[in-house]
Parts: sequence; C-alpha cells; structure tokens
Amino acid sequence: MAGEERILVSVRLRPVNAREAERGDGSDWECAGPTTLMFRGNIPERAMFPTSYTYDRVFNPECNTRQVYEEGAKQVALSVLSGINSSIFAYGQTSSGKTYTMVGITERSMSDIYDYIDKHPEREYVLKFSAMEIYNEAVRDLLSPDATQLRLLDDPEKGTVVEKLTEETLRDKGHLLELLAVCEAQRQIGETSMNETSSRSHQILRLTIESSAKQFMGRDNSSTLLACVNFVDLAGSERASQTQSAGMRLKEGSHINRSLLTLGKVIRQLSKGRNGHIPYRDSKLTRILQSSLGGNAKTAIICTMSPAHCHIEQSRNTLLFANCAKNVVTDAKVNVVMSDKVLVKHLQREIARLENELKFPGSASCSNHAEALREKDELIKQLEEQLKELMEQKDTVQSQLDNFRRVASDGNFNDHATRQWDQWNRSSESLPRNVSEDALSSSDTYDALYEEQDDLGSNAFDVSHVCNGHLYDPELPKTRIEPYQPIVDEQPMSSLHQPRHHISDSIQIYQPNREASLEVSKEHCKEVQCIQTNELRRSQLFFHADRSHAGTNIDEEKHGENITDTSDCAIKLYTCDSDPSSDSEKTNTDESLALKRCVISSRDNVLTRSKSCRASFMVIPNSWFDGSMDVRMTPPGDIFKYAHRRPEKVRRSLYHENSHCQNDPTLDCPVVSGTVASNTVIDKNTCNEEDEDAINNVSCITKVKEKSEECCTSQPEGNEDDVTEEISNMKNAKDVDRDISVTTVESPSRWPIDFEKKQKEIIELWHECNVSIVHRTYFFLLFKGDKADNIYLEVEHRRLSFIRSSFNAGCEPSGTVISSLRNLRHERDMLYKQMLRRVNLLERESLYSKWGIDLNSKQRRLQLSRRIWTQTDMEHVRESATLVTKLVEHLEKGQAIKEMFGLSFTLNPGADRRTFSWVSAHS
Ligand SMILES: Nc1ncnc2c1ncn2[C@@H]1O[C@H](COP(=O)(O)OP(=O)(O)OP(=O)(O)O)[C@@H](O)[C@H]1O
Repeated sequence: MAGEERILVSVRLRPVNAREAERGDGSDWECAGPTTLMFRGNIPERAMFPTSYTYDRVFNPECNTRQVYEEGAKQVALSVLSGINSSIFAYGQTSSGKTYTMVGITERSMSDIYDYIDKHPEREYVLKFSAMEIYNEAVRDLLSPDATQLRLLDDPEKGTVVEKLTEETLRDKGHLLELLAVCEAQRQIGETSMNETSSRSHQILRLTIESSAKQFMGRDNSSTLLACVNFVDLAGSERASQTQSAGMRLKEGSHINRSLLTLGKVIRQLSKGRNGHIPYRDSKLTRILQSSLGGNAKTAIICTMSPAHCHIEQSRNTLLFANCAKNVVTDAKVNVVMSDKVLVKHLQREIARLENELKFPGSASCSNHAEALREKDELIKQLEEQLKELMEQKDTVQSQLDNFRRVASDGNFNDHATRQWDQWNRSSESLPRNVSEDALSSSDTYDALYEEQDDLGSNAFDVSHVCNGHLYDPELPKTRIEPYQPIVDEQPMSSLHQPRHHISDSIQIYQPNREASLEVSKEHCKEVQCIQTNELRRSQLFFHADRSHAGTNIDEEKHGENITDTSDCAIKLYTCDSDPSSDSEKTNTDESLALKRCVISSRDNVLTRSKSCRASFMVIPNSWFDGSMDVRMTPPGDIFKYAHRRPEKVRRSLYHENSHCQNDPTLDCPVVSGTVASNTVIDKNTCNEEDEDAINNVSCITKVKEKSEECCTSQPEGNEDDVTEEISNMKNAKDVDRDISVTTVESPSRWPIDFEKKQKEIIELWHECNVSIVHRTYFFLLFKGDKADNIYLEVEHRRLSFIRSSFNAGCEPSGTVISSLRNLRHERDMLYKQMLRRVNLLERESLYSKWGIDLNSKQRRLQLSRRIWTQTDMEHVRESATLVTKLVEHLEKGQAIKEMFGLSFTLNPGADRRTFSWVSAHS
C-alpha cells in the first residue's frame, strides 16, 4: 500500500496579474501538455537554460484550484485516512499564488476527509487540528493568542515535536473551518512591494487523524491508525534583495530564506539519495517537516510560478527546486498503532459498549438489531412454511370431504366407502384391534367434523375432549379401549378421514372386563381375514344370487362385504318388490337413503352368516352401513328364519300351507288359525281385516304347522328336515308361557298381563342381544297389546331367546357380537346425525336434562345418541322410541307394517309390492 515513492511535483502558473500586465510583462511560459512546461521567452542567455521542463503535472493559468487539488494533491492528502503521513507543500516566490493554491487545497482536502469518514461508520475517527507559524525561525502557535515561541522537542517515537502546540480535537467540519479562520487571522502578514498581503512566514496546518474499528475484532483486526497531513504554505522563496526590503523586512527575508535554503539543501540531498547527511536540523522548517521530506510520508509539492517575464530568475529557481524535489524518494508507511496502551484503551471501550448494551437492551448496536431481525425473519419463514403445510392439509381434507359428499349425493356412497374401507383394511391388518360398540365406530370423531355449534354449547368442538374423554356407554359396560390404542372398525369412512384415527384412538370407554375386549379383538381379526379371502368369490356369488334369489346357501361373509352391493341392492330389491320405479329413490337425501337402509335392515334381520367365518346366522345387523345383510338372499318376509336355507323352505311351506289352508275345505279356515290369521293380516291382498280376529286360533296354527310339515316332505330339495325341526322346536318349546296357543287362546283375559310380561322380556332381550334400535322402536310402537300381535311377540321372543342362549353358550363367534355391536353403534351415529335436523333445541335440551346429560358438557347430542334404548324400564323405552320415531321419519305410528318383522308367510311378491314400498312410503 505504501513504500518508497517519489514526491509528487506539480507546477502551477498563475495568470498574469494586473500589475504585470500594466508593465507589459508578457508570459514567458506555457504548458505544452499536462506534464511539460515550455519557456517561450526571448532572452539573450536562453541557450544556457533548458526551455522544456517536465513534472508530474503542470497547470496552466486557466486551471482552477480544484483541478490542481484533484490532480496534484488529493491522492497524497487523503492517504492520511489510511494511516500514512502526508504533506502538501506550496513552494514559490512571493505573489506566485502559494496561499491562493494552498487555501483551496486545504479546504477541499478537509471536505473530502469528512466525506470519507461519513462513509465509514464502522470505524471511529478522532481528528485533531493544530497550526503553527515559523516566522524568523520562531515557531508560534496559530491557535493560541499567545505569541510565545514554541520549542521543538525530539520524541524518540514521534520525532520532532512542537512543545505546547495547541491541538484541537475537532467536533465537526464547521469547527475546523472556524479554526482555519483563526489561523488566517493570526498569520503574520507583511506588505511587500510585490505582494500587499505577502505571507512572511511559513505556515503549517496539521490535521492528525486517529482511527480504529468500532467493534473489537481481535487483536490483529483492531488496529488503530494514526497519521497526520501537513498543509504547508511556505513563505516566498525570492531573495531578499528582490523584495527591495530593508530593515525589518530584510531580516525576515534572511530568516525565511534560511529555512528555505535548508529546505532546498535537504531536497537536493534527498534527491541524490539518503546516504549522506541530510541537514534537517539546520532550520525549524526542515526539523518540523523532517518525516515529510524523504521519510515516512507521502509528499506533494506544488510549485507556483508567475508567468511574467520580470520573474524569470525566480521562476527558474523554482523550477530547479522542483526538479530536485521530483527526485526525492520518500518511504511512506502505514502507521499502525497497537501498543499495549492503545489495546487496553480499545478493550476498555469495548467493555463499556457491552455493558451499555446489557444495561439498555434497546440501545443495542446496529449489528445486534440486524441479528435480531435475521432471527425474526427466520421465524417468520418457518411459520409461513407451517401455515402452508396446514393449508395443504386443510385442502386435502376438504377435497376428501367434497368427494365424500359428492359420492354420497350420487348414491354411490357405500361403493366409495367400501373401496376406501377395503383399501384401509388391507393397509391396517397389522394394527391391534379392540372392539366395542364405541370402538366399532369411529364416527364419534368423524361426526365431530360435522358437529354443529348449538350442540357444542358456547364452546367450539374440543378435540381434546374427545381424545381424552371417557365416554361412558351404559349399554356397553363390557369393553374398554385402552388409551391410545388404535381403534379398528369396519366403518368404511374411516379411511376417508385419517385424522379421526388419531382422535378416536384416544377414546377411553369404561370397561370393567378388559379380557373380553381382547377376545373380541381376536375374533374380529379372524373375521376380517375371512372377508378378504372370500371377497372375489362373494361378489361373483352375489351376482348369481341376485339373479336367482336362490343364494341362501351362499357364503355370506358380512364383514368387509361390498356394502354398495348389499345396501343398494337391498333397497333395489325392496323397491323392486314393492315398486318398480325404484330410481326415484335417488332423489332422496343421503340421510334418508341411509335411514331407509336402516329400516330395511331392521325388517331384514339376516340370520345367516358365512360358515367359513363361523359367523352366526342369528346376528341382527340392522345397520345402515351393515354389509352383512344380503337382502337379495333374504326376500321380504323371510325374517322368520332360524337356520341356513331354512327360511326359504319355511316360506315356501307356509305359503303352500296358507294356500292350502285357504283352498282346503278340510281346514277350518273360518275358525282361523293363528298362522293363517297372521298371513291374512300381512298379506292384505289376500286377506280381509276381519281375518285378523282369528289370529289367536291355536288349532289353526297347529294345522298350519302340520300342513307345513306335510308340504315340506314333498319338497324336492330335501331340506324338509330343517323345517320340521324348526316347527318341532316351536311345538316342543319348553317354555309354556311362550306357547302361542296357551297364551292366546286359553287365557284371553290374561293377555294384557302376559303382553306386558312378554313385552318386558323382549325389551330385556333386545338389550342383551344388541338388537337394532330402529327394530326395537318399530316393534315397540307396532305391537301395543293387541291380541293379534301375540304371534309376533312370540316369534320375536323365541328368536331373541335363541340368540341370547347362543351368546351365553358361546356358540356364537365373537365376530357376531362384534358385528351386532358395530351395527348398533352405526345406527346410533345415524340417529345422532339426524338429531340436529329433526329435534329442535328445546326438545334436545329437555332430553339432556331428563337423561342426565350436563347442559354444559360438550358433545351432548352424541351423548344423547349413546343413551337411546340403553335402559329397560318402560319410561326410558317409551322416550327412546318416541325420540327414534322423530329421528327416523318413516317410523311414525301406523306406517310401519307388521310383515317387516318377517311374518308374511304368504310371501306373495305382488302382495309384498303393495304392502311395503319404501318409495311410496317416502314419497
Ligand atoms: N492561479 C491564480 N489565479 C488567479 N489569481 C491568482 C492565482 N494565483 C494567485 N493569484 C492572485 O495573486 C495574488 C497573490 O497571490 P498569493 O497571495 O497567493 O501569493 P503568495 O505566493 O502567497 O505570496 P506571498 O508569498 O507573498 O504570500 C493574490 O491576489 C491572488 O488572488
């Protein structure tokens, strides 16, 4: 950056002034380019002097001071900012324009120095200003009014030092200008014949700049730079004789010239090299400026000249001085100050700064603010990314929800849901599985998605409530789902909304007997496996069965069964049976569709199950979503089935029986048997209302049974054993109380009592066998104590008793229990969904209070749905039935028909179509 370099030497010609012009003194000099000065004068001794002079830069009279500064001084002057000492000299005879040039250069240098400092806030600068005058070899402080001569001292580190020289630390640029003005006023001025304002002294203005980094960056990077720049305006170099001075002025001239002569000697000597003696100490000027003359400094000398012919000698002297100066080499160095003292000072300043930051965090440095901003930007970026992820998840869920709604509205809900379920089921085989009525439905949480605000009270849906809550289901004290254990159910929607698993996984349900749940889980897994292996076969068989209606011997795996096929076809089948215009169903809402399915399933208690699955044919699925009921294989009225393939036989036999009864005069049909009566009630095509009166005739049912046996013996399929066995079971039932004939015929007066008793028992059995809520409601509302209802009650009682005994004996696979519980739960879910629409807020709140649901609790509607038909006392039963009636629109009293419960023994398809049409019922 620095090193040996020559003094920068420039020559500036001033214009011919007025006085010179007046004398007719023309210019002998002209600039022949930027570096060459040519003598154009005409003198006799011309041949003795060179006519061409070359310097670093020559400035003609037209050049302004700015140009002189820019090209002849700036680079040297500003090196002080880099820690390099520098000096700018103005050398020339009096009135040549030294002061004129130096004032301009000084001001511009100062201005540029301050500009540089302003652009480098990372460093701290300390500027000090001092000014001195050497007049008659006396050094005087120009910043002090005291004219006392100052001594020069030699400092081993700093070199020659002016003792007690005022050094003002500059506050700002304005302060500097003030001080410059003071110097101007203090400088000795004496008029000479050549220059009215001739400077009789050498003036040295010194600006010292100390700079250091504002933050401590380590010892190596925390250097402090210290340098000074001298602006030297020398006194006129002319000989004393030329000034025509005398006396005082003569004395001044000799002293001035002493310094100037010494300066010349030094320059000349330096131009030859530094080997010889350099007479720095011969004058105050050369002592003070020693470092700037061939030492550690950069130096620029601007030699000013008058172009007038009369000053030819002084001009040549000046040019000779310039020639010597341009050969002087200086060795400028960067003055790095890193003494221990400076380092300690630096560290103390750093400690003070840090302490200040600790005391006043708000006043932290800019870099700390920048750091804080960076951290906050980073945080904002992270939050934006999280927000983006959440939005994507929301879109995904929304998309799934839309798909689900679209599929549901298209009537293909179950198809889609089944596919989803199958997919999910395959991917979740390894999951542990527990089951209960609660567990078998994930719709608690699923429904929460649809939960409406009024049911949440003033609180929004609280997931944690569901996650961590313990939903007590009084109907199912058997099982408990362990905390955080994934709940696996066969609800097809589960895969549509994965988040529900997370929620429902955490549901805990009170369960005193954990082992039961484990057992159930095992069976459930077996059943699922069975479903998967038989899926293809089943679909093929279903197709066949649908066409033939003879699929009662087809495996009817229920879990994982194609729900679309079953449920939709169930509807189609019913509507086909009842009304060919089944397409009109598609105009219904999905809830209505589901409710239809529920009711269909409730009338359609399929009692057959896959042998391979060891599922019970006695299960009562009765769920909207239950895939276990292949209605195609269980035509309306075939609910009176107790065994595999048996219902078809029974149906046929009874149909024949009925026909026979009607046509056979040997049968005492006027004295109508119970069975015949039943048929007549159900088959309104063939029977009159009066026929119902004969329902209690035990002899008739006996005959029917006997006839049935006869008919069955003639069946080619050879399954008559089943029918015989069944009817024999009925005949030989040990429980006399349940015997139709005894109850209804022998003690008609006891019927109301017996009805209540049987009704009570059936209610208990419903509860124990997890019978469909809709089925219970239908049954309960339909059979209110009419004598003619006895046969229905008896059949229901026997059916339930059989199921219960199978349950108790452990004959039924756990999957059956699972299935029934699951179906029951699904049914509750559908009721829950209907609740908002069909039961107003007041009614709901009344029910909440009545059924002990805290009005301030969450998920009240869900709680309510979980309590329906969970008690066996008549008040609860009645209230449950009333509520379910409201929720299921087709259950209004009188609309349900008795053959829904499988006692339409005549089973005339045409009659069926008339007696039960969901389409017509709905529309
Ligand atoms: N380049 C220039 N252009 C115009 N005027 C100039 C120029 N140089 C000097 N002058 C004028 O010449 C006069 C003398 O200039 P100045 O006082 O600067 O000379 P000097 O060398 O300092 O003399 P001294 O040694 O006696 O102080 C001043 O009036 C100044 O305005």
